[in-house]
Amino acid sequence: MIEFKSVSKVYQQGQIALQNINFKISSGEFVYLTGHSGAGKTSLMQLIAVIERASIGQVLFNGKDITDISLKEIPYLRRRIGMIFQDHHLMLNRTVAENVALPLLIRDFDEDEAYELVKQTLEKVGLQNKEEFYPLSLSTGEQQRVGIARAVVARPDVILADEPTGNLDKGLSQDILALFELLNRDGTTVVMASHDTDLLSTSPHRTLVLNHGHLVYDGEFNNIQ
Ligand SMILES: Nc1ncnc2c1ncn2[C@@H]1O[C@H](COP(=O)(O)OP(=O)(O)OP(=O)(O)O)[C@@H](O)[C@H]1O
Repeated sequence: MIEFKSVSKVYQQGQIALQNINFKISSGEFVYLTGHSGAGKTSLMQLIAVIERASIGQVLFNGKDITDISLKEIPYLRRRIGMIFQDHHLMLNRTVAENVALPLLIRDFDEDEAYELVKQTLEKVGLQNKEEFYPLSLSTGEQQRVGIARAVVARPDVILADEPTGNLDKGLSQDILALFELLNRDGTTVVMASHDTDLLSTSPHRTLVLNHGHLVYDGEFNNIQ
């Protein structure tokens, strides 16, 4: 479902973020992306969501070459992707339910259908009783789960999670990881960038390791030297 063919990314100021990256992720996989700060993890994710474009090579999504897709096509691609970041950017003057409903309302979902999906998704992330709460009255872990609910409410094919547990303690990080695994069991492909190898070791999956923009490992987490 995601394929990089000899992809390099050089930013305008000359910083080389990715060099000759090749890999394939199949539908339904759970893949970790790890490596030191500045290794290129965020850049790689941004190429999948076409937040940035590859300088060389090709990026394929569901078999389609998205390297040079037009600006008009980008919203259709992003509908297939649920993006989760360390900072979830919730709208503080909107309730939990309103925050989660936002991607559906933008897409002109019928209000009843949207409400049903919001309800189901909040149940899945364990926030069924918090629909009418405002983000600031929730704990950090709960806020992150609202961000996850918002990213997955429209049933994306793939979750791109960039350091989703970056500011959470160990227990909460494990809860978030368990939640991704639950979504993955329902068929959603998950790509999760993290440098927290202690966390990843608790639940090993295929792992891509970046080092100064090079893909230096692609295999089982437990076999990383
Ligand atoms: N918008 C940008 N403009 C210029 N250079 C950038 C930009 N984004 C990233 N870089 C550079 O590209 C390289 C890879 O950065 P990237 O953010 O992808 O790494 P990362 O592995 O996600 O790091 P971290 O774990 O610290 O978030 C770094 O040298 C960074 O300075």
